[in-house]
Amino acid sequence: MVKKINEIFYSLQGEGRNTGCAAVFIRFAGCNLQCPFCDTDFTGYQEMTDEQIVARASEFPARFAVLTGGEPALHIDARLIGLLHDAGFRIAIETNGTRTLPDGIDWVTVSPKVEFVGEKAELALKRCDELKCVYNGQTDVSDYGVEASYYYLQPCDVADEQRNIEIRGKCIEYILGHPQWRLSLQIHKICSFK
Ligand SMILES: C[S@@+](CC[C@H](N)C(=O)[O-])C[C@H]1O[C@@H](n2cnc3c(N)ncnc32)[C@H](O)[C@@H]1O
Ligand SMILES: Nc1nc2[nH]cc(C(=O)O)c2c(=O)[nH]1
Ligand code: SF4
Ligand SMILES: [Mg+2]
Repeated sequence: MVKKINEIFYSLQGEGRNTGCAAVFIRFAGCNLQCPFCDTDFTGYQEMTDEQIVARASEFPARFAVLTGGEPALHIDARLIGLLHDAGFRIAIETNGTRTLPDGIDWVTVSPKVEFVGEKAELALKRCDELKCVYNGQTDVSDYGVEASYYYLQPCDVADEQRNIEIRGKCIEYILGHPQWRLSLQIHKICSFK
């Protein structure tokens, strides 16, 4: 089945536990949510077959793929996961957690959006490798009862440097008081790479 691909690019994972790992990012178009702070334009797309996606991803040196979007869970299926594995990829996904996933994904990052957009963001996933919550200065943070190996807070980028510094500071304070959480900075923004 053809898939709507916004972009495929090669960079370092800038967020979460795999920060710093070279990765091929496969960004799917479209999302079921409209988060007010979303930092991504995922609207444009070209249609690609699974084989075309894997061939393009394989042009880069790393065999680590990050499925993202938009919301990749709206698009992916067992066939694409199988073909990426056959080509030697370890597969990670960035998802808002509202949809179930095909089996076999090697690293699942869930970033819940319930407190930002309400019940349409209710979680279908209750277990993952890392839970990565966007932190906007809120006084309390929920883990939504999700079981994860790692719990990250990622300061919300509000595209205003002064406000971003304030939010980052509050996030650090929060983690100092709630040490089950770790800090995820978006290093691609700090270091100005994609
Ligand atoms: C663009 S989303 C795409 C994947 C999926 N739709 C999701 O929300 O997890 C990728 C990651 O960026 C995070 N994100 C989006 N906008 C952000 C912002 N303004 N500041 C910090 N993180 C942000 C999301 O929470 C998610 O962890
Ligand atoms: N370098 C880099 N790392 C990322 N990790 C997750 C991203 C995303 O947009 O999902 C992202 C991104 O856009 N760039
Ligand atoms: S769920 Fe993800 S891609 Fe969709 S609007 Fe929210 S942050 Fe953006
Ligand atoms: Mg991004």
